[in-house]
Amino acid sequence: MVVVSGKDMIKEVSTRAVFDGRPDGLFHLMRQFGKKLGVVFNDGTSWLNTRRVVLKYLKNFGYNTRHMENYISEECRALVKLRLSDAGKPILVNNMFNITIVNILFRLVAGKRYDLEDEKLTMLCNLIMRVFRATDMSGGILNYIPYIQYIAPDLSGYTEIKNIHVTIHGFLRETIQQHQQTLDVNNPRDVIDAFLIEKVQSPDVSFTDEELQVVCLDLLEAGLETVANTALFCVLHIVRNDDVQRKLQAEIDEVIGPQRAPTLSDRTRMVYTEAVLLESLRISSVAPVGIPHMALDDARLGNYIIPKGTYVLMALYDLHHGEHWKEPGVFRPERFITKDGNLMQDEWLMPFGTGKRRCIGEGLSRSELFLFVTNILQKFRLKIPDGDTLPSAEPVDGVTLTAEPFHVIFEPRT
Ligand code: HEM
Repeated sequence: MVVVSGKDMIKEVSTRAVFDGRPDGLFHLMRQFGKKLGVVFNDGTSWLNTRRVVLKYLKNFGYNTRHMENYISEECRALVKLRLSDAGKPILVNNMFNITIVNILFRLVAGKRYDLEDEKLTMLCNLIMRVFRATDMSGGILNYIPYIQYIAPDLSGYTEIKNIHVTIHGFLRETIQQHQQTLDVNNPRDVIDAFLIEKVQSPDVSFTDEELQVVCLDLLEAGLETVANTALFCVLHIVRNDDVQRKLQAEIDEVIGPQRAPTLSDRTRMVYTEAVLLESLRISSVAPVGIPHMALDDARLGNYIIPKGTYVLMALYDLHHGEHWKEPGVFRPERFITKDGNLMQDEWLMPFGTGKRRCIGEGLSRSELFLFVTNILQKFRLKIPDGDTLPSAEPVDGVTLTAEPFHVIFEPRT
């Protein structure tokens, strides 16, 4: 395994086809029937084809369009309503965005939404959160000593990760079967229907049931933890920095006002809010080493020969906390604002990766984060309960980074 650091090397690895592979270790493939399937842990022509088709179907059902904005706004209204119902009480915020995020994705993928306190979905989200804590992106001991699954299945985490994926796949299989039973080939309702119709109409080029299940799993796993943890860190830095909260609310009051629902078109006039989101993406770097790439052949990189089959991790957390940034540990949105008050993009910021394997969820994530923050801060002042210490900004390790548990009081703004 090689860890690549620095803007130039990370860009080079991300843009050379020879590094477009994905690892094939036990940890990475046990979630997908031991095979390279889907988008995230797949490569070659099968990956290219599946990625293209998934993006096409997502777009057909409203991805990155006004429909998607409507789904996010609807979920924000539900979230604000829930927080109004428990206003003034300390809320454990660590899982607060989970069902909201799944609902937005599942409107496109499976055409349905769940109540924000739905027990089955809460359990499912908790399982996904647990699997992301069980190891890290390298795949840990399960990848390097795979036969440990027979010697110490419990101690190595194998049993837990396997059982969790059995449950998640059971849920996805059930969702796909419900679609099969009600399928109308002339009226596709969502991404799952589109895949099933392709299967009926062109069986020779179609995707298998396992492939469809892994595509759903990819979207669920890649799209849930990352956004939920970035939103969580956003809340964390807002409650740790009262001046940030005051400036955000001043901008919301000026551009949106107290009543009108925030929209994505407000973004161009809300430079400070956009800067807070960029700073949250930088400082939290929830995908600290991206998703591992793999060398598909022997390749020269700088002064080194990287042998075929080597896993290549990108030191994104390091990139976002390195010398380029002044006082990298300080949450300072102003670093993304020019002297003239415009938003400044910085090429050292790459939370979604770059190149052909770049994240497909960047547009969705940025829209979600903007609407989460503006909807919540329009209606509430966020406070740490009396007697609680400030939550720590130190991340908790795993496949993604998260925060230690902490409580927040949502105080309605008058
Ligand atoms: C703040 C939120 C997010 C962050 C920070 C993030 C970050 C990343 C990163 C670093 C990669 C790896 C890029 C590489 O391999 O070079 C990635 C890939 C991916 N992301 Fe995201 N992501 C986020 C949200 C989402 C969402 C909402 C979705 C679902 C729609 C999603 C779906 C994917 C998929 C499918 C891939 C694999 C792409 C491929 O291998 O071709 N991500 N993401």
